[in-house]
Amino acid sequence: MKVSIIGATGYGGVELVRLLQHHPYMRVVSVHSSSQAGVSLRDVYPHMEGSFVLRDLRMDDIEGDLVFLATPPGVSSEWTPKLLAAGYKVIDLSGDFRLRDGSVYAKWYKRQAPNEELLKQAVYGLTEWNRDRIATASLIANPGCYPTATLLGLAPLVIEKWIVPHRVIIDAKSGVSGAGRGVSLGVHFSETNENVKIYKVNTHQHIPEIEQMLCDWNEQMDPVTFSTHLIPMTRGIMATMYAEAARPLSLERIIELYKETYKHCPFVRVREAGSFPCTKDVYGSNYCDIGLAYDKRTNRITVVSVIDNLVKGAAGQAVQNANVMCGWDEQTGLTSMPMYP
Ligand SMILES: NC(=O)C1=CN([C@@H]2O[C@H](COP(=O)(O)OP(=O)(O)OC[C@H]3O[C@@H](n4cnc5c(N)ncnc54)[C@H](OP(=O)(O)O)[C@@H]3O)[C@@H](O)[C@H]2O)C=CC1
Ligand SMILES: CC(=O)N[C@@H](CCC(=O)OP(=O)(O)O)C(=O)O
Repeated sequence: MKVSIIGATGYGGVELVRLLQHHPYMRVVSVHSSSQAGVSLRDVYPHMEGSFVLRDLRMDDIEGDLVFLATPPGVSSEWTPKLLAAGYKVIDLSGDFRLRDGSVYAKWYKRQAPNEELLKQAVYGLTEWNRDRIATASLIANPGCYPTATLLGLAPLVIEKWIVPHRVIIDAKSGVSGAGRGVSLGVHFSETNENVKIYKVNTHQHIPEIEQMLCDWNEQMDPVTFSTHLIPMTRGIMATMYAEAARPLSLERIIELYKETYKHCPFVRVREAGSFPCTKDVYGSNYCDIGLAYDKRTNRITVVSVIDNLVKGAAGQAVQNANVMCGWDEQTGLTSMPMYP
């Protein structure tokens, strides 16, 4: 399978190049940039192997069978119709096609919604929960980094209705690479080092994405409280979630439910009682590690879910989805262990 990457100079794009370097069935044949065409990718990222020269962003210059769009919202919705019409399969890393209702997209992303037909056509690429539809899709809306950690963490409890459907709280923290390679005041060293910042309080664009999937699983789910924090590290997301049990439970039963639910999901690892994951446990890998606690005094369940935002939260899940689309084992090319420390 020959693939192209648009936005290869960004963090998501270059992570795709890294992961696909050792993929046995996918070969990157063209990498594209809207601002640095003609430049070698090694001049942008000297650590890269290979002899990729960035190509212009023109339909005639794109090659292969499948295109990864690692581009900002708005850019993806502009390119996707042209790519689909030309017969490419498309996996979009941006938020453009994740929300089925265009008016919800317009409200939260504060930009014009993509074409309604494409919103209907796009398949939400949370691989573990959508394999059948991904397998036959032409357009994948790869999930956001925070929603991936959050939804994998909450799914068993929501689907089995083991929690009351209101007052779910999601407290999430991200490393700075989640904001991409572009520089801005909020992400430079003296603003982020030795600092923790809450941002986009009750206005984060991932809120409707999380709620859409939770309501698909259980239509009684209420809006969630979702808070995001920028913390002084490069990669990683930790989402800590608090929900009230619908009836008295035990930690052993909750862990059993998670293990059973994810027994055929090689990238989701559930911890034993008393063990909680940290972001280094998944650094550089496609794993989502989940730890669980239950407090009898409050009847509350705590779920801790960690991912690498650039791998399971972006490029890794995109490759996992491409594997499913092509009928290969979903782990193909993604089996490298996390880096520690
Ligand atoms: N970083 C993360 O952890 C995650 C990111 N995402 C999403 O993935 C997408 C890529 O993110 P990320 O790699 O972090 O972002 P970056 O800012 O690092 O990279 C985005 C790339 O898009 C290209 N680009 C910018 N403007 C245009 C344009 N007008 N036309 C074509 N290409 C353009 C740029 O390349 P050039 O100037 O060379 O064209 C740039 O390198 C975004 O939609 C982001 O929201 C999703 C999950 C996690
Ligand atoms: C740390 C940081 O700034 N993270 C970004 C994640 C952006 C992202 O992935 O955006 P889409 O999923 O909407 O494409 C944020 O919170 O907006």
